[in-house]
Amino acid sequence: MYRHNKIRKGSSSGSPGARAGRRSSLALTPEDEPLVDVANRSPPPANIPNAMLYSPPEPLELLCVFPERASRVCAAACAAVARAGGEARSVRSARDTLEALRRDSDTKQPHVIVVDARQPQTLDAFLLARAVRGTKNTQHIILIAVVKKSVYLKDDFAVLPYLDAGYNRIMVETLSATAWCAEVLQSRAAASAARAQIAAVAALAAAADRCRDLIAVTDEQQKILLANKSWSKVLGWRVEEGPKQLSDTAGGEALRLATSGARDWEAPITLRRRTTPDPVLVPCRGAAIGLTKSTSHVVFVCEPIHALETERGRGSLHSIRRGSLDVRSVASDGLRRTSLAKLQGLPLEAPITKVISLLSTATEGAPPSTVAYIERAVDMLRTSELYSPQMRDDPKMRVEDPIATDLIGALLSREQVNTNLYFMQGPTNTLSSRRSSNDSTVVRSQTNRSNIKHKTTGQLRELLDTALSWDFEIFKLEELTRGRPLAHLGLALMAGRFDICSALECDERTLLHWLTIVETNYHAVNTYHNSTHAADVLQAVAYFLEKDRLKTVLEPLEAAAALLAAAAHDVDHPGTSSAFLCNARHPLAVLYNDVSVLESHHAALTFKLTLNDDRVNIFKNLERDTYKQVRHNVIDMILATEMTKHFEHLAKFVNVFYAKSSGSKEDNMHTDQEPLALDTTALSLPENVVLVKRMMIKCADVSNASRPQKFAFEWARRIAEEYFLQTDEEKAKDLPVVMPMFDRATCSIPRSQIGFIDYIIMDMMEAWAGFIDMPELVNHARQNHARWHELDDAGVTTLADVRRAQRHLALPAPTTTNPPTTGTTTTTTTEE
Ligand SMILES: Nc1ncnc2c1ncn2[C@@H]1O[C@@H]2COP(=O)(O)O[C@H]2[C@H]1O
Repeated sequence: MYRHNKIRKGSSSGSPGARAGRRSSLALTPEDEPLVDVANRSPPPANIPNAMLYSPPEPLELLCVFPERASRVCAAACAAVARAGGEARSVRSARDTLEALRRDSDTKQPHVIVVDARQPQTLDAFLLARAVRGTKNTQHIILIAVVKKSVYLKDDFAVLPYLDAGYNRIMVETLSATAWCAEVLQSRAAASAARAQIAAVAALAAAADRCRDLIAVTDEQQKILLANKSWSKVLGWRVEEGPKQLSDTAGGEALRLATSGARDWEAPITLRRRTTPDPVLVPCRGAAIGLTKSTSHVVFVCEPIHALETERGRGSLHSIRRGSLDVRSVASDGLRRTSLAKLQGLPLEAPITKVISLLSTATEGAPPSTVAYIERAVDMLRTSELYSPQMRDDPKMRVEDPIATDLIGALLSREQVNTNLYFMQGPTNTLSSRRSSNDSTVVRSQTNRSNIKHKTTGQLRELLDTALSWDFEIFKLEELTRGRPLAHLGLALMAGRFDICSALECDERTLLHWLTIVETNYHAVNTYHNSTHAADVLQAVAYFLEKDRLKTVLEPLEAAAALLAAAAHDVDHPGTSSAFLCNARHPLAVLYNDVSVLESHHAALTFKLTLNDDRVNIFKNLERDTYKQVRHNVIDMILATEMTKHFEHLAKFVNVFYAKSSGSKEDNMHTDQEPLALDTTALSLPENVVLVKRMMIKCADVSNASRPQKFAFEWARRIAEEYFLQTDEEKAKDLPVVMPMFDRATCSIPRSQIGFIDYIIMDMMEAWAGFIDMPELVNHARQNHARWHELDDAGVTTLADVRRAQRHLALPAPTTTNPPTTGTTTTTTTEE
């Protein structure tokens, strides 16, 4: 019966007579039932138990800030603290005070800071108070300003500027230990109470963050002061955007009631999400909170949207409500009574299921030809491999060139060539037969030494000054650093330009150790996947991070994670592909079940190397949650470099950030179909920022094809050489040949590059270039494409031909062998 379908029946708390039973203006049920339940109650519904606001007394910690070395007032204050069983420290400047707060941030934070405000010429007490209040976690510290009696008695309002600056109390200078003892004890009590209250609020905010309900707390003017994670995630509200009016994202009866003077209500609320134009109507419970008669905070608790949406289409608020209740029951007893029948009955629905159901509805009454199309589309949507690439049916789009087919197939396919099973012979504890002496995964001893110094010659310094240009001379860096470019470039960019040491709270020495150990674990014998490639990808990521779009979207820690991921993304790469390792039944392929073998190894080894040794551990000072977040970011970005997922990442990025438009092609991504217009509104959702980070490292990883020609050519030569070596090895070991066309005797390098640019580079760089506003990415790719075509027409095929062609470019003669690899770094010196 609809009669019983109010969002909430009589509230369990509060006297029945207090209910206002307001009629809703919403008419969502046939009988136009009132959907609103209001209670005008006092006191407010939330009571915080006293135990939560209580914190046991701790020994008093006092910090005195007195510029004068032997201040008698300071001595009196310290003596009083000693008598009260506490501990006092003194510093002489504002700088030392802030340093002490930063250093002691968690452990020995003072309860009370006493500041000598009598000598403005030596200590600006107002500035210091503001700086203390601007420091994290200092709200509970009691600040006392010591003033001269004459200042105190100047006028009735003499204390106001001190209070405005952040002081809690003003004290007239005194040498009386008794007066000081009373003052510090009172202050400690106030500080403990404040600390307990702030901790209680933090605990409640953490609890709210773990709720599936969407929770927002506003002030009386409905400015959002706090929103839990579900709210932010679903509605696209980011704390960093600053306070927002609730009415920007919500409307409906709940908002009206919030301003009507009701203390407690239940009513529908309309929520607008950034990603979808349609508002969604959900049940909401609200309460006005205030310790006195006036309201200080208003709380809105809305039921989770995802469970409601599916029912919404059926048009009744009743069904919305039922859906959400089901989710609760699933959460509470679903695990106890799991059965197939129950699973099928779950009211959970993925977006794809909704899409299929919408399409199926669209077939009703549609002409047979449309029905046939829709059914084909639905069949495709039903597979779980939505983003697995398939060569297009369109003959125009078919990859005609066998070399390109080989390359693209090998890069994108998740299948290994498995026709000719190979049994590993001999010991299997190394990554590849082409390993150098320095490529074991063990932490090198030279990095365990202390006092590592970083030497840069004048030439090297000059080169590193250009580290943020797109035509950065990466091969020159390789030469000047004798094959150790990563540590030098890493330090210059990570510490010098991006100051990631601040974000990670580590020192430069640890960062240098980290870079060194990561670089040592790249294989210098690889022609392509060595530390020069890592440095190149790092340089590209750094370049991208300087773009305005990314500066505004990414937090410093995210930028730091991106730089670290770039530096480590191919660590310990064996110079052969994952498919090779699978075919060879390599231990890593066994370990990772043939799935994302190399990328999983790069990510896992990055953390193994980092955590193994405190001197390398750039994360050691991070809080547990921050570390988890950085770790997650680094792993996600490294895994995103896997080429078998290329189209998945690209398609998601384009779907989210490019909307079909009928407008002009200008400023759009250029395709030969309908223009796609950049739409960055989706950036407000954290899950979409993840797509940006993945795309950033992916583009950096293959950016060599979008670099100026002389660099692109050298990289093409290097990757071809590595492919050829893999083919040689496969043949020598009677393994299946993953890319048979990549045979040094027959392969056309220009054609492989044309295929690579056509099928991998162009679409991706267009999407990324539009997003970060960097047209040169596309321009260089086009110019390189044209040049490879010219060379192909001129009959250039082999490495030797390419080398000859390269001589016309201003590039240092290509290295035929690799830089020396000794296992020790030549660009760092170690001192015992
Ligand atoms: N210029 C290029 N030509 C052909 N393949 C490339 C080129 N640059 C990168 N790749 C491939 O793209 C892959 C990206 O991921 P990996 O670094 O694991 O391995 C890379 C190479 O296999």
